[in-house]
Amino acid sequence: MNALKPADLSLWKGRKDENLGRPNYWYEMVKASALEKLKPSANKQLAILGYAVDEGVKRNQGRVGAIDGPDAIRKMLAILPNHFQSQTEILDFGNVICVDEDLDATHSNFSKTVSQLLSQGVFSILLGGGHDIAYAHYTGIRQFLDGQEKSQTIGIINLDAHFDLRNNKNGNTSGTPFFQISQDCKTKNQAFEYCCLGIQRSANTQTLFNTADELGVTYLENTEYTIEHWAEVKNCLNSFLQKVDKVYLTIDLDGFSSAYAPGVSAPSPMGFAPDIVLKTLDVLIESQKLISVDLAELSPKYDQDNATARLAARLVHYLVSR
Ligand SMILES: N=CN[C@@H](CCC(=O)O)C(=O)O
Ligand SMILES: [Mn+2]
Ligand SMILES: [Mn+2]
Repeated sequence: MNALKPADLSLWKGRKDENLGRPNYWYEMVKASALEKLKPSANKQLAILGYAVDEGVKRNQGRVGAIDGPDAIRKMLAILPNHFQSQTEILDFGNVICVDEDLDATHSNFSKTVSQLLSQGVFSILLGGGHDIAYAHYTGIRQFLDGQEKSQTIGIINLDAHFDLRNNKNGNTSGTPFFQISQDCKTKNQAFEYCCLGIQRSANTQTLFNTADELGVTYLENTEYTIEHWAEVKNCLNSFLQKVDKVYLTIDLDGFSSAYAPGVSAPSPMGFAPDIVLKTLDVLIESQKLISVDLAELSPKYDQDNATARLAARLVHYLVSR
């Protein structure tokens, strides 16, 4: 079976407004694409690639459902208004899927696609899927950067309730991606630069806090990652950004309070609010270091009125329309 499911354009639909010579909504701008079809264009190109996989969540003893995350986000992206400043093509590359429960092969496949998309110069928004997407995504960025002349460091910014630094001695799961990255960095003698915002003491064991300290992880707990503490958050972000050449942003939707994001594998009653995330995005956009972005852990069967999928889509809109 092919591990890439081509784009399903039936997901991209919305209301029909008066034609004013410019697309009103995202669904009117979407084209199904594939790496071999990608051509340089005078227009801005935005790539959407799904990671329709919850094998990592299953292995992490979580509640499954994130396999349906990418398509649920697409449906909410479809109805966004077009506020792009210049002519933009939205290219849907379909979903990477997990065949025969082989998560490692899925990750390799996904990394290769990410690296190829970056080589083509398109900005990618990757939609999960379990948070093991982060290992595959980071590895793809690394592969791309390793092919460049100048060596470049990647800073990972993870907005999450969890460190996801579980030891992978019993296999790779949605709870191990950043531990895996740390080990790869060690092997390759590269810096492991990981900043995790929104960590919840009630959702991470002492062992995870110890691992974070041993690995030199920068983190702010949910009690500090609030708009009231913006000065400290901004300082934390700026010091981290200074150390790195490129930033990979990963948003685990379970970092948000379940009031905003009920539809996730592991909900967080005491998570953060959208206001602090938007301020964070402003700093990342201004840094001009952002190389690639993903959103993870949407589990549509637990969502309410598409609130979580809609939140994910609006975060994407905020990021790319400016
Ligand atoms: N990617 C999620 N990781 C969390 C899940 C916690 C949970 O299922 O409650 C973790 O392993 O800590
Ligand atoms: Mn999480
Ligand atoms: Mn996570």
